[in-house]
Amino acid sequence: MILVDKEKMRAIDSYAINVLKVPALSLVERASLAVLKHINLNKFGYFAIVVGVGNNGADGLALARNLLARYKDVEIYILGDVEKASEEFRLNLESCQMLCEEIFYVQSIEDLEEMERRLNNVNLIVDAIFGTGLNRPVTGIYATVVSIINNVMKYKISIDIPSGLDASTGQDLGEVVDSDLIVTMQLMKKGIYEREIYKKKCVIEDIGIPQKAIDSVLYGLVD
Ligand SMILES: NC(=O)C1=CN([C@@H]2O[C@H](COP(=O)(O)OP(=O)(O)OC[C@H]3O[C@@H](n4cnc5c(N)ncnc54)[C@H](O)[C@@H]3O)[C@@H](O)[C@H]2O)[C@@H](O)CC1
Ligand SMILES: [K+]
Repeated sequence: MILVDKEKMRAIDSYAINVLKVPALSLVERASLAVLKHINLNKFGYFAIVVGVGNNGADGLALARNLLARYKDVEIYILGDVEKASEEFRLNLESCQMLCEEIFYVQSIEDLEEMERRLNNVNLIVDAIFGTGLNRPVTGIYATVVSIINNVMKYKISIDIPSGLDASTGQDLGEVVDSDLIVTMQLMKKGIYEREIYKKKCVIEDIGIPQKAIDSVLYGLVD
């Protein structure tokens, strides 16, 4: 099995997008559908999607949109400054705003208290806070939200990486989301594989990154 660290995965993403011209939005969409296929929609009908403002968050918003498209009940919790959001995040947020009334920008203590209260009513929580972009310890409101998510007994799915885990070293950069399922994109991450507690609940999904991107970055194979 191929194992990649954060840097290698980000280089492969970048090669696919910038050299092989695979649209980033397509990868985000494929990532969202890769998670959707693991959700039993007969069993789960009320979702909380917790997003950061990067492309892990974009994956989460694309999933929210696909759930809303089927009239599922979705609440979206946004952490971080939307002004700093990625393009793919912004585009998916625009559509979610047309489909969803329950979008919460979590900034204050009161917001956290309301989030904690509301999470008791959903039946599935999606962790789309951080993926391969996590580059420092999780602190402040992010750390509080991870704790809130971990303290509520609900089925949890992490997109790509359980937020708080360093995808290269397997180190906990603060409290890590204790998800029931991790859906990692395209290649197994070293940091997940080396921690049995994460490896055993992780599935790998192909999101359409060309093998040529993987071979070029990992083995230097160029035309
Ligand atoms: N275009 C792409 O690169 C693709 C990315 N994908 C998804 O996007 C993720 C990578 O996205 P990004 O590179 O935007 O990064 P993330 O979405 O993982 O992180 C979001 C942002 O959080 C900030 N951050 C990092 N550590 C933090 C901390 N401790 N506290 C507060 N903020 C912190 C960083 O500025 C980072 O840009 C992947 O894990 C995957 O889920 C996939 O959709 C495939 C395509
Ligand atoms: K995540």
